[in-house]
Amino acid sequence: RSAGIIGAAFWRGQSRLGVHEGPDRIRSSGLLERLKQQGCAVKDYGNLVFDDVDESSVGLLKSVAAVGGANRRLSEAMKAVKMDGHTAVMLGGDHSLAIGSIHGHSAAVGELSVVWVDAHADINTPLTTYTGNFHGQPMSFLLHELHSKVPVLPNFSWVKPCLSAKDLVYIGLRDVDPAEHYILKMLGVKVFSISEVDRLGVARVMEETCDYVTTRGKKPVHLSYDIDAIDPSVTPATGTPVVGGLTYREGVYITEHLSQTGLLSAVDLVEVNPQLGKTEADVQSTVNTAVDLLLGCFRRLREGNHPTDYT
Ligand SMILES: N[C@@H](CCCCC(O)O)C(=O)O
Ligand SMILES: [Mn+2]
Ligand SMILES: [Mn+2]
Ligand SMILES: [Mn+2]
Repeated sequence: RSAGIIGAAFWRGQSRLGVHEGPDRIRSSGLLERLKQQGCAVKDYGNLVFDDVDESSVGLLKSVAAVGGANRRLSEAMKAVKMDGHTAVMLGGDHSLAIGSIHGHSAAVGELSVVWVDAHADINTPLTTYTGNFHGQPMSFLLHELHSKVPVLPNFSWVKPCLSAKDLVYIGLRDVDPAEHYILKMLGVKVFSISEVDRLGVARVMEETCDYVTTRGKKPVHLSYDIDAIDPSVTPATGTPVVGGLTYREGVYITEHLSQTGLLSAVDLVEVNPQLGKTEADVQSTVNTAVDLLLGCFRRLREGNHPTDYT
């Protein structure tokens, strides 16, 4: 296994300063070293350099051209990392980056499935958003079924929808806007909200998720992990915390389970905002959890691990 790391130090999909510090903070907590220690080859592609574009709004929509431009750059980088044969790791940055991440992944592998772990659905369209923040809208640019609902926007013409609603699964939802809820119901998207996690338990949720995404054939899986899926008591340093989240153990179980399928082809780890921890301990808890989630994506098991060259 090999990991290709892309840093996307981008924050203009939302308005709370600091989320652009996520990539370097996650690196400085030892992600690359620990991946190597567990037998994973690692190539760090560094942090993307984003062109300066005007950050003007279009109506309610904030920093439209900047978000479009950054995601175009990320899409190109993601495709290159996948063409190099790595499992891609995109370190955010805010969740608007899923546009470029999933678009670029699909450009390399074609059809894929998306497992979206998040307190939020991030499926507002530019016309249903009430905040204008693009981190609440990425899914609307990616789904074929919402293509006709997305207006033409500056620096977004390069985006071609690349995902079908039937190939999308949500885990952890607990703060969904009415318009998003309508869209999820209308499209029949598979959702394991926190209520389902409570009812079924995380093991059953993961069994059903994996059955669901492999029913129509085994496609590469794109895991888009918003750190705010985890309970804020564990990961407080994030922009849109919501009480009643996944435990640390449930969060790691999700990545352990997906890793064992052998289908994991790319993972986003977004919305870590080091400036939003009240204490350094808050920040460290958030970042350590992010690192542990990513290690789980690369076959780390809590039971223990040993080098494959042992007998
Ligand atoms: N649904 C809200 C909150 C979005 C939260 C984004 C996060 O999940 O990346 C909005 O549209 O602004
Ligand atoms: Mn999100
Ligand atoms: Mn979220
Ligand atoms: Mn189309």
